[in-house]
Amino acid sequence: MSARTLEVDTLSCERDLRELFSGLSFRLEPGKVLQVAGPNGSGKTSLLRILAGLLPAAEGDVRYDGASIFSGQGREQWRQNTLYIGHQPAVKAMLTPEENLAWLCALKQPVSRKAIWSALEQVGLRGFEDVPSRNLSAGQHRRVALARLYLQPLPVWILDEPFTAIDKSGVAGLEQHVLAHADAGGSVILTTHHSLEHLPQVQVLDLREGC
Ligand SMILES: Nc1ncnc2c1ncn2[C@@H]1O[C@H](COP(=O)(O)OP(=O)(O)OP(=O)(O)O)[C@@H](O)[C@H]1O
Repeated sequence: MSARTLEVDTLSCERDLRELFSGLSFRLEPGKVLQVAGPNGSGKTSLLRILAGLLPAAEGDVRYDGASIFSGQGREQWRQNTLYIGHQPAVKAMLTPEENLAWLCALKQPVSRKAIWSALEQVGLRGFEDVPSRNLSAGQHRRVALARLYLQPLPVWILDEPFTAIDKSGVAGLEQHVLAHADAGGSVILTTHHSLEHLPQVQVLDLREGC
């Protein structure tokens, strides 16, 4: 379950011919949590989407365990090792939380109904397993997406604004879960505008300053 070293090497990102960042380099060792910070529009989501393989980099490379995540075996290994939860919860309104999690997880590895119910309980959704997700609140939608953190034991988590719409006790529980994941040797890269009260050792990458 332990992650391997991630190396971001002189990475640049452009959107609509506008440079968001360039020459971005940093390392993330196993067991570490990295918070990507910066003002609105500075490129936090874009960086996470590059890492998730959803957006091409303009220049530079990213290596996981020494292999580029942009091609060949390295890309496949990275895909198998990462869990990306984007800014939008990706929860389908017509499906129940259980159905949503079943298909979201099946993209990597199928999980049992029992495991899904247990994960939903962990995120405070006991009793909502089989209601249509369109009947859930914004915070409950987010909780369905975040239940994957309790279901898929992948070493690297990439989380874009995971605490949006989550109440205070929910945020505290999720921070503890992130901490436990890091303590077990996992790595976490996240963006958030919240202050992380339970993650004292978090590394911060400020996109205003580069790294
Ligand atoms: N699909 C897109 N096409 C073109 N430009 C985009 C697209 N998505 C975002 N951008 C632009 O890229 C820039 C960075 O956006 P990004 O979402 O990465 O910033 P962010 O730091 O995550 O912002 P926020 O804190 O508001 O979430 C913004 O100026 C935005 O307008």
